[in-house]
Amino acid sequence: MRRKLVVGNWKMNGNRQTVLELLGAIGARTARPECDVAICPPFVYLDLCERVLSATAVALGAQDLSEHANGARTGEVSATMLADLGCRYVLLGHSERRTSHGECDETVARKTLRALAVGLNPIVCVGETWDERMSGRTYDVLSRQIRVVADALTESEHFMSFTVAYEPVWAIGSGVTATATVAQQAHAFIRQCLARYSATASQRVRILYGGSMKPDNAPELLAMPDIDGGLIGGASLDAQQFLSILDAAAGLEAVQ
Ligand SMILES: O=C(CO)COP(=O)(O)O
Repeated sequence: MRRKLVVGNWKMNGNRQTVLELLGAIGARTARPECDVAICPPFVYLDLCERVLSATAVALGAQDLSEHANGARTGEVSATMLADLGCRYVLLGHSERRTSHGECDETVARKTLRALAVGLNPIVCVGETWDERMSGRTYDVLSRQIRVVADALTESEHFMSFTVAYEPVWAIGSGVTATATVAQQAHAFIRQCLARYSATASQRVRILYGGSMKPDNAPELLAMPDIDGGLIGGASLDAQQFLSILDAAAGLEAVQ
């Protein structure tokens, strides 16, 4: 049985005050969560978040890392630095980075190895655009995105030690969510892709859904057999909404 994982991706939002307000509300309600919880604030607030969250069960994650180890890389943040700051997770290959920073599958694979080398749990984001879906290429895109990362790990001691987030690009920030059936089909397909490497390991890998997940659609999505949690953007900036999604993941009635 895979334990559910709910991750808030704050993207490039917030300031010191809103960060502290959000952490106060989330930390207070997640003393003994029934599922794993993490938040991924902007780099500059990681340290602030770590100070507050170290007393709670909420884990810390970053939104990206450098594919390089260290050195003359102005503006970049290394995997070692993230581990040093107390991060447990890191988002990799988010579609916003693939689109606006030209990240390809090979870059995502290299970053995944960097993360694993320092003990971070990479959350590798995959997903098709609307055009790709409409032209019947969804499964080609997903299998390629998964294959490049999984191939890079086959020879490594960290074989299949990652989390996948299925984030259909057309559902991100659009208010349009994949139906639970469409999302489940994609998740089951991703698990099949992983099973080509190891059927046993594929059953262990958590596959999160991301893309306009909100309190009203979370229960149905999270009830699907291959949806092991959520990667939440907009709704993670609202403590009530984020907590309601946590409640759905924990199988509890939403507490208002
Ligand atoms: O990109 C996402 C999480 O990484 C999803 O964002 P939204 O929940 O705002 O659609």
